[in-house]
Amino acid sequence: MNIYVDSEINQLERLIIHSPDSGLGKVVPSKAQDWLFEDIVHLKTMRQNEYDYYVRILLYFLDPDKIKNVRQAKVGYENRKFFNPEKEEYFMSDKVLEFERLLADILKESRLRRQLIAAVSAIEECSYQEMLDFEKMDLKELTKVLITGINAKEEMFFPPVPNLIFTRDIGIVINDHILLNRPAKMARSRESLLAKYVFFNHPYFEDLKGKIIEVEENEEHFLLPEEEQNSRLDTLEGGDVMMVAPNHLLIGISERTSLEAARQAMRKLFDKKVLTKVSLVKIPAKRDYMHIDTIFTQIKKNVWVLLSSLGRAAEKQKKDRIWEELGQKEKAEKLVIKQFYIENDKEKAKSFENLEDLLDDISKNDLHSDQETVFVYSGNGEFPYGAREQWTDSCNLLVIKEGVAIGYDRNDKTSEAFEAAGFQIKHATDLVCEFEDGLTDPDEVENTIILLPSAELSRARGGSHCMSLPILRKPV
Ligand SMILES: NC(=O)NCCC[C@H](N)C(=O)O
Repeated sequence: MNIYVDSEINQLERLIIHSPDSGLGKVVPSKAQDWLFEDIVHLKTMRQNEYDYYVRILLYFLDPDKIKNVRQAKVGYENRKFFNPEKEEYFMSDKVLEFERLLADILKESRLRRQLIAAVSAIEECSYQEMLDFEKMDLKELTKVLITGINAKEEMFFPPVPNLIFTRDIGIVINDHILLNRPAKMARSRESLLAKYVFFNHPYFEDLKGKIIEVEENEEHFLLPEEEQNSRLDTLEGGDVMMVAPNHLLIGISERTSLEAARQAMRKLFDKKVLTKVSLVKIPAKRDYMHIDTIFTQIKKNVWVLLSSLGRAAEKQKKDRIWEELGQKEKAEKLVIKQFYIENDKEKAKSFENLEDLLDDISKNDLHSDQETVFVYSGNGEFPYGAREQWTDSCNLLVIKEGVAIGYDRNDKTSEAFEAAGFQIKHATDLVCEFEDGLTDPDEVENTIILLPSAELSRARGGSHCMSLPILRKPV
């Protein structure tokens, strides 16, 4: 299978998703935060009224033959087998790939089944007997257990991995390579283990042989005293990695991605000659921001959506420094940007003052945009909407083709800002009706922000960018 991504905006042709599984409906309030959810979610609403629309939109654009006869009025919740990867009736597209089905495919091989059962049993500290019981399970039940932790009799062996819907974070395709994550949070470790097995073993990823890059723990870590060993040093999550232009990768240094891991990834990519330019963007390490893709994403060659308080606005606030020196509490949050690039076989470095300068440089110099670079700000840059809407993923959009992106419907001020920048705003539910009635053709949709219903999805703190792992885009 062809794997290639060299931009964030060129036509999306193939991606990996994971539909909300039953494990998400088992999150209890006392564990919601540990499992990285802001709240418990109503699974039925999240699936039928929200996520299934995401899938519908993806299919209309990437694999229209699969969806053309599935009209929304006919698909009730009890009858949503078409969207449920556990069912025979699941749509099974090779453009919109479901992680759970990829996992089920590799579990057919007994050697891999045994290895994966042993590996998961080890990290989840299962008893030996449980491990033997897993080996006796049929394929369907075993797949369900590995993802949700729960068997057919509803017995729970280990916690679910509710964040697997955010497939972006398990790995990033960089040209024809893939960089796998090393998650910062325990709640996400089983996801990354399952992902490793899938990418190393699924026949679809045959072409990735020798092109899978993993982040390894620095050997010095093993020598640290126990108290200091508790936090992992070398961690990297896909939401912090953005392939913005051929040869140019952004890596965020954040709550989740460490400087050590970012540096290690950059070294490996330079040594393998996969890239010639890497920009490291250090953002404040806090839950609000999590990954760089919660702060900005690209919509067109010359259009970006971002959080203004971390952009040039923060620069202006630095003028308050005189008061800060006199004791006033520091207001501006700092963002540090360093760019490393290879020129005439030598590695060079330079700095950018603020996020807009970096993004403008990418638009003009890497992507050769001849238009003015446009910045759409979260919440239209107005207090307090910028922060409110960033929290519910106003800056985390997935581009299906240049200028056409999927976002959430709850970020009203950001949508107004998109409208003011010349975009059409369309609710996914309306657009699906138009597609069904033949009033609009996906090929003709341009400059449009498609809004997904998001009341439940946003409680998990990730948007459509996080819910996608693009593996094929039209090359730049
Ligand atoms: N790329 C992203 O920003 N992913 C969002 C991940 C949300 C998930 N609840 C987490 O905290 O890991």
